[in-house]
Amino acid sequence: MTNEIKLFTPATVANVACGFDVLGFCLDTIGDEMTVRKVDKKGIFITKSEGFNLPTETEKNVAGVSALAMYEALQPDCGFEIEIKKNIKPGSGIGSSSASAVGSIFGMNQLLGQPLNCEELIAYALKGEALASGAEHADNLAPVLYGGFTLVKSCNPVKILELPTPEDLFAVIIHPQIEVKTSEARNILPDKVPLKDAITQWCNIGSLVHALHTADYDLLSNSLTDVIVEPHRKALIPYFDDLKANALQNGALGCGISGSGPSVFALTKGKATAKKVSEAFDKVYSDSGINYHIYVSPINTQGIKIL
Ligand SMILES: Nc1ncnc2c1ncn2[C@@H]1O[C@H](COP(=O)(O)OP(=O)(O)O)[C@@H](O)[C@H]1O
Ligand SMILES: N[C@@H](CCOP(=O)(O)O)C(=O)O
Repeated sequence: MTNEIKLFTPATVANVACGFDVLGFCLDTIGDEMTVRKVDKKGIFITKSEGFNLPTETEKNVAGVSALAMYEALQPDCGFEIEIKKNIKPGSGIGSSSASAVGSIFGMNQLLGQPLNCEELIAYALKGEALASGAEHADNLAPVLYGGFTLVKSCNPVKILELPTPEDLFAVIIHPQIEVKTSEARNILPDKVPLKDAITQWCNIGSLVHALHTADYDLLSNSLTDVIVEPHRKALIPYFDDLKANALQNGALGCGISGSGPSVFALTKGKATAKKVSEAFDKVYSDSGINYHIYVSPINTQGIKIL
């Protein structure tokens, strides 16, 4: 059996407008690379972290925290080294933390002969995600592992539903190079929600799930609205209203905050419209002095990949 595994750990879009903490989908064109290695010395060791200045102490890196939770539960007679090559900027809103939280334990599970199923793995990944965001939510973890669209039915016990991905769907992401910590973006949210907003939101999430099952792009477009979280968080994102208006004017099915921001996502039917929307995003930021990246990506239906 091999002692080393190399992985592509993809970025994700959590929440998908109306599905705060429950919905997410997986991106294809951006992600980190990780190597997980079985070693004789017992313990979890982060031996390399490239790309961004992240801690290599096991307890301070989400990859280490999720790995440690799994390691302590399984107590294998070996240790693991973890190398992380980060392409997803921390605090991006496209699942920088979740890519690492899932990557380490997916790799360990493979090297141990796959003793755990996906939902069991998510239970350990939640421990890593909690280090970054201060809360256990799996909406950005599940798409890394399963690919496509996922719905988190519950975190305790972990229950994940895989949703279908309509064939022509593309995502466009604009990522202003500022950091919004998920923990901070959660702290600004209210504890209570007006009933009329709750009704709108659960109508939207129900119809969005139906739209994915029936590949109904009009219904999908009609459901991609967030009346609960976006009004509070959009202030963290420069020119959010302009980005959204431009995306919708140029044919996007919907547009909203990706994860906890600052990235903004749009979904489109087809690649040509995705290109138009990426140009529309570009127009908003091009003279603003803000550094940014734009990604056009098909929905990644496979999720994490062994390289
Ligand atoms: N392996 C890691 N990958 C990304 N962020 C990490 C990692 N380990 C610790 N962190 C910390 O987690 C925070 C980033 O997570 P978060 O705010 O959720 O960003 P994102 O929305 O991009 O996932 C930062 O404070 C970062 O230092
Ligand atoms: N539901 C969470 C999702 C955070 O996703 P991330 O990609 O920003 O880590 C939230 O919105 O707080």
